[in-house]
Amino acid sequence: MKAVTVETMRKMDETAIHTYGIPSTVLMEHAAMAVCGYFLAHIEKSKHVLIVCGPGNNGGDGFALARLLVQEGYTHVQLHCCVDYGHMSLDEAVFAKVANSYQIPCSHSEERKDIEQLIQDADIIVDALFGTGLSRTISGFYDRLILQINLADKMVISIDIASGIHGNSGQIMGCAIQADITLTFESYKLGQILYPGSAYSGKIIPLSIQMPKAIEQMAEGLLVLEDDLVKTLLPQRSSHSHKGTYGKALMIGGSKEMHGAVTMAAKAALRSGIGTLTLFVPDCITLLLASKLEESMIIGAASEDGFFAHDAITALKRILSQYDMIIIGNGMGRNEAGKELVRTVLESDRPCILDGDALYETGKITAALQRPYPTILTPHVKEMSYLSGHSIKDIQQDPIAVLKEFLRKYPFSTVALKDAHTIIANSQQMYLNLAGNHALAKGGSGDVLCGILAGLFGQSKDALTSAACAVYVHALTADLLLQDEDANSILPNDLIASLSETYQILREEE
Ligand SMILES: NC(=O)C1=CN([C@@H]2O[C@H](COP(=O)(O)OP(=O)(O)OC[C@H]3O[C@@H](n4cnc5c(N)ncnc54)[C@H](O)[C@@H]3O)[C@@H](O)[C@H]2O)[C@@H](O)CC1
Ligand SMILES: [K+]
Repeated sequence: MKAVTVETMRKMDETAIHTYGIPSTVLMEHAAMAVCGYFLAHIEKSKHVLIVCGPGNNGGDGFALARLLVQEGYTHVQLHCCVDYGHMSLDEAVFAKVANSYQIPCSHSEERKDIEQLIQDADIIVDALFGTGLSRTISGFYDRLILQINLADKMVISIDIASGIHGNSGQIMGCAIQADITLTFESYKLGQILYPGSAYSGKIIPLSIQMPKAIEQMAEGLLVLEDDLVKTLLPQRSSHSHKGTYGKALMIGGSKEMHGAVTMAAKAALRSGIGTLTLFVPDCITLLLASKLEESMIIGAASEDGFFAHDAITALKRILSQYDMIIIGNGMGRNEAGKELVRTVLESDRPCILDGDALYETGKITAALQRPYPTILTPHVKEMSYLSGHSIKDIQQDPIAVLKEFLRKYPFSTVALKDAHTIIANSQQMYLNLAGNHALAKGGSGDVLCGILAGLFGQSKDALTSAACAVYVHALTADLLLQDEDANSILPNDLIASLSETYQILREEE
């Protein structure tokens, strides 16, 4: 499954219609059948269903659905559409006439009180106002209608995309339906994944409309991470292997006040298959870490006021080449010595993972990112703004453009741009993670992700797939925990303790 732009979706539709010869009304019928299938599985036939239809093919889906619901025995189906046949798209007019021949009631009123009555009478409202064809700001009648629907406390199911969301940017075009569920066709639309569109979409459920499989495979878009895909990307362990096979990692970080961050990153790396792990930490926390981590080696480097001191740089330069990957940043704090440690790593030829405070320091020395060696960065939006020079607002509005620009500048980098929906990208490809939940919105959860990434990269040596898998494993672990525990109480250490279960699930054969 992919997440695509509106233009790509349109091309997919056109290919199905013109190259494969599938009539557009057949696609519309398939779309309506898929939505009807959702109704049959989840919504009782006695419920009052109000379907509001706009002037385009999204409205056509609504009319086609009305007929199918009635056919399936739904007893209270009501349509609303205030455009006449002459102002409908051709396919919508086809299905509107069919619905009419079935004598399904259809209101055409634009009166506020009539609409109020229709909404009040409904248990479920189906939003078939606008889909991927929304092209301008919503105003007038549709603006009022959307407001009335949003103010009513009814379950709202949007067809394809919540009306009012721009299908590419996720921006709200004046106003938008606040959906509980979006039943989207064939591919996710980027706008429903990006904020604020994501906040209006409710639960997004992709449905197939039986397009030829090759069309989606060829389409340009972000690959959505799912169990089946991640199973194919996870590094495999071999029975003929030894600890050297799975990476000799050096993890640089920690400070007097943030020793937990590096501890959790280390534990997560150890539970994610790293061959050997050595910690390089300020010497004031060596004993503390030694009491918490038995499986890793620990090197204490010069410290001052609880952070790395300048002499740590020489110590790092002496040992760096002994390791085949470096992780830097977790709980390191921000000071001059930290920045020089980051520079030392970036100026070396070792593959590296930059996290936490190392990302902030890298923002001051971005030229060093031009290194021709694998460099994985795991910024959240604010850290991405240090790295890219773009504002947080710009990044949120168009994270894909910002990532593309960044990766053009630093083509050996791989970025996991952390957000509710994380994007993982290198200069060739992008993955999108939709798994995970708000239990992850806690201090320390990023350190766990970094550790998982270190463990997987140590095994696969492939920056993009290890970053994609790490993000998914981290998110899926949180989802599995949420089945039995409350989000308030799920801690980063619980994620680490549950990693084994997640890996087991992802290794299961179908
Ligand atoms: N093309 C296809 O093959 C398929 C399309 N399908 C449906 O068709 C949708 C796309 O259909 P369309 O391209 O017709 O687009 P829409 O149904 O989203 O709407 C386009 C219509 O709305 C008008 N419009 C745009 N912005 C407006 C605004 N702010 N205020 C008032 N009117 C506005 C346009 O002038 C046009 O008449 C998809 O989202 C999906 O639901 C599905 O039936 C599956 C197959
Ligand atoms: K819609």
